[in-house]
Amino acid sequence: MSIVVIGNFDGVHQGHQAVLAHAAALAPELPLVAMTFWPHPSSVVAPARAPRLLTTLERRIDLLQRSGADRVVVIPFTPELSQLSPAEFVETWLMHARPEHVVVGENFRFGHKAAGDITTLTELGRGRFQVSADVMVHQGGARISSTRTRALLAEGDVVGAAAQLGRWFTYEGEVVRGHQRGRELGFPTANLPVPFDRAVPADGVYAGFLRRLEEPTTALPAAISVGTNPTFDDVPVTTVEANVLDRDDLDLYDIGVEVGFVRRLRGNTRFDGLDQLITQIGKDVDAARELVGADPTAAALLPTAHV
Ligand SMILES: Cc1cc2nc3c(=O)[nH]c(=O)nc-3n(C[C@H](O)[C@H](O)[C@H](O)COP(=O)(O)O)c2cc1C
Ligand SMILES: Nc1ncnc2c1ncn2[C@@H]1O[C@H](COP(=O)(O)OP(=O)(O)O)[C@@H](O)[C@H]1O
Repeated sequence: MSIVVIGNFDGVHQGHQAVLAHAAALAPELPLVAMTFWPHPSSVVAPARAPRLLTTLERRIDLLQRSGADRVVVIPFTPELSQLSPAEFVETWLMHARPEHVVVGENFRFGHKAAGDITTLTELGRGRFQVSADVMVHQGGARISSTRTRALLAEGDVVGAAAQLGRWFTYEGEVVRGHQRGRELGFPTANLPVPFDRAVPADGVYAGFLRRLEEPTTALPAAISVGTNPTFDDVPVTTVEANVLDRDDLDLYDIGVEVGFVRRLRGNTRFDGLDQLITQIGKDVDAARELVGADPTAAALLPTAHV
């Protein structure tokens, strides 16, 4: 038998973490199974409304495990899966985990055309498993949600996003080669292109950190630019570029890294000349050093969540 939680869990924010904690506490002796959908259901049933995701699937699995899941089941969200009725979904997927108890968020919907809700799930479980709906975790009157976290990021409010997530928002990927201009400007930057389906903070300049995925305990302080480098007539692809402060000895090409966003410094602007850009980046680097130079992931910088 097991305890099962089901959801998209994009971002594994504090609301999701509360659902997992509640589920784990119901029967600490039973394994906790987290079932999650990939890709995001909207990208299959309503691609135009598909959200930009807060993490990769790998990171989601990792965060679910850190939040208490003993096993993560990734349900491939295919057009066929979207056709399953609530009852078929329960028989095809849920019963495999041999649930004794299923915990979902209070707004949980499932099955073809989102026909199933908590009442449906409770009826389908009668005599087999119990169902609990967790109330939404709130913060300062607003619900903690993946949608709200994405909206805060879109405003550049990385502190607000961190308060939702309970950790810094980070963007991860593999460092690619850019135009090799950064080193000429005196500020080499590790470049991460951003595909259309991934969330990043609004275009602008941020103080934060860079971590190699291979070496997760070392966070190097960084000044970060998000945008399309408006000073140059590049093909406008949004890129996250991180200059690790006061280092010129790094080789990060083709390496998996995550870039964390701690404070927004300013918007991204088009400068008329390179000198102006260089002067401004110098000021950004000074501001970043002041904010995150000593310890970029210091607990004192992380907003305390009032949940
Ligand atoms: C802290 C920081 C702030 C930046 N601000 C701007 C900016 O306001 N406008 C802009 O066009 N580019 C800005 N950039 C991006 C530079 O244009 C970019 O890093 C440079 O062109 C190097 O590109 P490359 O990595 O492709 O060689 C900034 C970069 C950093 C590290
Ligand atoms: N302090 C640093 N911060 C970021 N990258 C650095 C740093 N020092 C050296 N590098 C290396 O230099 C590369 C960036 O140099 P840059 O001239 O901006 O080239 P590119 O245009 O290819 O990004 C990074 O990908 C990394 O391998």
